[in-house]
Amino acid sequence: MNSTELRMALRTLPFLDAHRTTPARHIRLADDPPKLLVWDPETIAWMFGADGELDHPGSRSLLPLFGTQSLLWVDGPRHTAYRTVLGPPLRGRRLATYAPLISGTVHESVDALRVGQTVALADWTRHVALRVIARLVLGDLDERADAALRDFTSWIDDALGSRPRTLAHRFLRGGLPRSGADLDERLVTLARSGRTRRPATLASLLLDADGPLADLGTAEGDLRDQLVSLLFAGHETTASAAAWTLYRLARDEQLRRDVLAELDATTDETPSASAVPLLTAVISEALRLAPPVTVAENRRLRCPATLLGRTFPRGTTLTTSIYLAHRQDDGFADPLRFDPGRFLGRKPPPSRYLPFGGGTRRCLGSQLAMLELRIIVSAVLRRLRWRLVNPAAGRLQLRGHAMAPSSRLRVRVTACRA
Ligand code: HEM
Repeated sequence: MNSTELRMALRTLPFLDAHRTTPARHIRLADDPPKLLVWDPETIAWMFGADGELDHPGSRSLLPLFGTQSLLWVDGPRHTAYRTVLGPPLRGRRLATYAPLISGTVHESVDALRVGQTVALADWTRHVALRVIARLVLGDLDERADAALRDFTSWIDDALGSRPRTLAHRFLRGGLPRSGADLDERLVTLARSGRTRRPATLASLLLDADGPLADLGTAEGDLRDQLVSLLFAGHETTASAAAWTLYRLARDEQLRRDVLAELDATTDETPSASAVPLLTAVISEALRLAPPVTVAENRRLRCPATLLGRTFPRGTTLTTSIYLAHRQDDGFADPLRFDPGRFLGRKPPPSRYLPFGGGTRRCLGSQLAMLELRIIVSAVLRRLRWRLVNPAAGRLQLRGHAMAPSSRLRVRVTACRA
């Protein structure tokens, strides 16, 4: 790692903010082979269009956590097979069959809150989102599952819960810690025991002996890598977005009332985006200013390409900065201002607004995430009143690669509405 990469790793957000208006819209992080952080819209559009011809080397820091077989970075036929198996249930009508399960899980957590209680907002949304994805991946949550999820949370907190600790793992202890064999085994056992549930668990689809993955021969270690990847990617991200959206709504009383008025016009507890355009715009704007995933997966050139005004050799790595793409003056007027109105009746191009990435690696859970976010935010707004205890703690900060509010940011429940 050279000094530029080190500066970026140690002081990521100040480093990125200092480059926000750089006309070149990319930073050269390393030379041989070249490694670029890019937020130039033309280059992003090219990358997503050419994605099938690019390689996708995994994140150096996250690889030890989720394993070499993780669907987050495996390429070729195996990647295609994962998307064939997991894509359809996570969108459209099949996703709708999971809506009651998601809504039930969210309402359980909202109903457990008591007037007078103070909660750490980001920890609470992580708890809710982990239970949702665990039900989808593993099935019903009994005591054994709850215990495994607690250990999963402790492991992720140890790896990513504090920036200094994460950096200490990466630079002093040889990398982020892998989960223990005991937790891995318990997750695999839970995945196997939830195979008969309806609607089918995501794990049961991975294990389907007649599915496309069976032909490729899935080893036991593969299943562990997919389980921890899905549990992680499916909850840290959505939880961050939920926390930022709820934070914004708690800060702006008029906006909260407007969203609530919109919600009062529907009784649906799992509203579609078209039924709640303002709520969807608030979520979209939260995803713009605080994208839970600040960089897309790495892309690597398989042959030389002319980009950004010069030719780069085979082996060049391109990493898209979602954070900086979302903060460009020519993409978003007054880009640092929180303004959901910019998403009402308008849709920015995917090369400028890409919270879920793009191309062949576009987030598999984007529709699930948006549905879940609408359910979480509407459940909280409809059932509770809460106020921020310490709004100043809502500063942007990183938890691993994710942009999540600090655990110090707290809300106090002041009343229940229904
Ligand atoms: C607000 C919530 C979420 C955000 C912002 C988000 C963002 C992203 C981003 C930026 C990528 C990389 C895309 C690229 O490199 O082009 C990604 C990949 C992925 N996400 Fe999400 N994600 C969210 C929720 C979820 C959920 C709920 C799931 C659950 C299934 C999920 C599963 C995945 C998977 C499996 C990939 C890898 C896709 C592949 O490589 O083919 N994500 N996500």
